[in-house]
Amino acid sequence: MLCPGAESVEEGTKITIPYPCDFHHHFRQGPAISSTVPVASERFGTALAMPNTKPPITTVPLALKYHEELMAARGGGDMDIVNVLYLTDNTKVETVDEMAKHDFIVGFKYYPAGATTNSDAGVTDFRKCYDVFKRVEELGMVLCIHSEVSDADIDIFDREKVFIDRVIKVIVSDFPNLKIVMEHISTSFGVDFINSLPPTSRVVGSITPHHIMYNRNALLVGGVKPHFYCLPILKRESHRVSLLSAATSRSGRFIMGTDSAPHTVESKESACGCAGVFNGHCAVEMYVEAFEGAGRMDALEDFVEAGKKFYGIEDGGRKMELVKETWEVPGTMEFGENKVKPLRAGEKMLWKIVR
Ligand SMILES: O=C1C[C@@H](C(=O)O)NC(=O)N1
Repeated sequence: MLCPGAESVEEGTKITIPYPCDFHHHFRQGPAISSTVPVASERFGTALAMPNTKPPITTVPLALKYHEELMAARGGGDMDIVNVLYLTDNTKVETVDEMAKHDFIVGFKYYPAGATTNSDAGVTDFRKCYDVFKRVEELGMVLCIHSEVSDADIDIFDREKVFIDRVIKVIVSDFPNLKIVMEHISTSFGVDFINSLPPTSRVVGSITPHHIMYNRNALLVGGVKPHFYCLPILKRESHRVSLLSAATSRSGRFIMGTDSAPHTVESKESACGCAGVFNGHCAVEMYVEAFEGAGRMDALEDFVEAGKKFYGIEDGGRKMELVKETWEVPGTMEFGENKVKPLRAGEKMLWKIVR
């Protein structure tokens, strides 16, 4: 898929990019991590592990245990893993101080209660967390936000816009120095909001490969395609275009976050299918393909670096080499004792990681 005027890069062309880091990854738990961690480790220098496990990672001891398990699951890989704690209405300020003693804990994940997978223990009213926000701001830690309301009367396609108007604007105004990631932004409203903030603002937006490559037709045209169902839900084409132009804008305000979110084949292909797209096996390659399609390969470096700068990740200038060469994504992949259907299953990828 090439934008008008964009030239396709020739087969066999090699490119070198700063080593990518994924600032939003669902590794899951138990036997599943022996599948998800090694796959991510082939692509990312650092990955930020999401805490919406069962039970959720709400305390420092739980984070220590989860971090240890994930690190052990790397096998021979050398990916670093950082964690966030799952924020609840009852999270204590003392927990923030305890978190700050561990370098691998970078902040909190704020799930509005009921917004997505395993978010029931999430936040019911953001004002209940003001003491915690204040301490996170003081300590320079990060608040990652699933930026959608979950109110039953709000249309699923409007959840992000309403969250911006009712929640994010208030938090940003009350905590102007708080480091915030609006995660997996999915609309031009998210892009415009972030771009509207002053240069002193410490708010960035993460963008997934699926939200810059697909619109809601992928999910709904020709029959329901459950493997494209994720939250935030894919939106109309104009939003996809806006996200792609944000990712390629070189503004430093948009960062890589794949939201790779595997579920078993059975739990996706169901009368009530789970939300989540598994892209951990091809996310970097998809970003490159999207940037190529937009004719903006020149902006890849800035996009990769923006997240590392925001999170303060130092990797000594490590690089990744990719080649324009096709390979086929398998129909299914191992997912612990189960199988997951990967994004682009059975399709050709256009870029391959060399090293
Ligand atoms: O925010 C999320 C959570 C994720 C999951 O399955 O954990 N799946 C999604 O589609 N969005």
